[in-house]
Order: sequence, then structure tokens, then C-alpha cells
Amino acid sequence: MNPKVEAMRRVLAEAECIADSSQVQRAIDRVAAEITEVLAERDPLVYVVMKGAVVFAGQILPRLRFPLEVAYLHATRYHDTTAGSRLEWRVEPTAPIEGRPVLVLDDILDEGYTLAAVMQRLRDEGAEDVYLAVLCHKLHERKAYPGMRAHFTGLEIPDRYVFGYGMDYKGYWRNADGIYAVREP
Ligand SMILES: O=P(O)(O)OC[C@H]1O[C@H](OP(=O)(O)OP(=O)(O)O)[C@H](O)[C@@H]1O
Ligand code: HPA
Repeated sequence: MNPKVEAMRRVLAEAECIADSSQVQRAIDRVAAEITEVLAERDPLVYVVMKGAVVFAGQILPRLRFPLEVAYLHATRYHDTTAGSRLEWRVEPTAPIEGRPVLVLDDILDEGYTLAAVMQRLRDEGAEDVYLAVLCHKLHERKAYPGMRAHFTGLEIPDRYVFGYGMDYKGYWRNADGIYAVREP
């Protein structure tokens, strides 16, 4: 028996479900409708922030039934840990965005440093408007700037470390079919 695998099974078994898959699906339906209302006629470029956004993007894109293009970037500051540090750009944005509306998709707005930097970078590269959609908004007062919010938010979640639907715990459980809070020590 692989001890890492056993430990990860235990993490899921002991975690608290914050939102089950039907709650998440309803949230994604609502966010897709809100995005459609704003961007359906605007030919947006959708930027997927790897790796966390992979599940959210995979599920919301087919619900956006209008013309758009998709690109990806990878900016990370958690590095398989549960605390953020310096932002590292692993894949820089390269798609031409001058004068174009951009929609950024990510799994979670936690302290917000990652997405503040991503959005600033896209603005600096000349995007006309930069919209942000996140699956989860973590409720606390430690945001990169007071009152920071995405334009489109799926679920508000408590101030706990969560995993599932693209969010990882030490690199694992991005594939969990629900949003789970790690058991407090
Ligand atoms: O609001 P913040 O406190 O900045 O945290 C949010 C960011 O952290 C996670 O990425 P992570 O650094 O874990 O990289 P990954 O998506 O590659 O796992 C998540 O996908 C967000 O991009
Ligand atoms: O609570 C979290 N879970 C997973 N990834 C994260 N990145 C920032 N916060 C979190």
C-alpha cells in the first residue's frame, strides 16, 4: 500500500463537504448565464489560469454558447503547499489581446494576489476590459486590496483550506467531485 495514497484517501474521508457536486453545478449554470449576458456579443478571449481553473473551465466553457477563443497561462504561488508565497509565472500570456475584452477563469479568489497580478498583466498588454470569473470566493479580510471581488462568482466559501473542482491539497484531489474543507488539525 502506497502511504501517500492512503494519506490522501484519509484527507478526503475526513474532510468536510462545503458544496456537493449539484450545488457546484448550479453555481456554474448561474455564472455561465451571467457571463453570457455581459460578453455574448463581444468576441472575448478567455484566459484559463492553470492549473486550478482546469475543471471550472472544462465545465463552464460548454455552457458559454457564443463565439469566443481560449488561451491559458500558469501563475502559481502555493506550490503544493497550503500557504501562498511569491508569485511565479510558469507560462506567460502570449495571445494578442490589444483592444479585446478578456475573461479570466480561475478556481478561487483567496488572498487575491495571483489574480490581481494576472489582471494587471493583461491590462498592461492592452486588453480592452478584463473580467474575472471564479468558482469560489473565500470570505476573509486579507485580500490584496479591501473589497476585492471577481465580476462573476460561483460560491462564497468559509475561510478554510479547500480542495476539489480543480483546487488541490498538496497537489492531490483536484479531481474531487465537490468542494471540501481540509479537517482542522
Ligand atoms: O488568491 P490567492 O491567495 O493568490 O490564491 C489563489 C490562487 O492560488 C491557486 O493557484 P496555485 O498557486 O495553487 O497554483 P496552481 O493553480 O497551479 O495549483 C489558485 O488556482 C489561484 O490561482
Ligand atoms: O483554499 C485553497 N485551496 C486550494 N488552492 C488554493 N489557493 C488559494 N487558496 C486555496
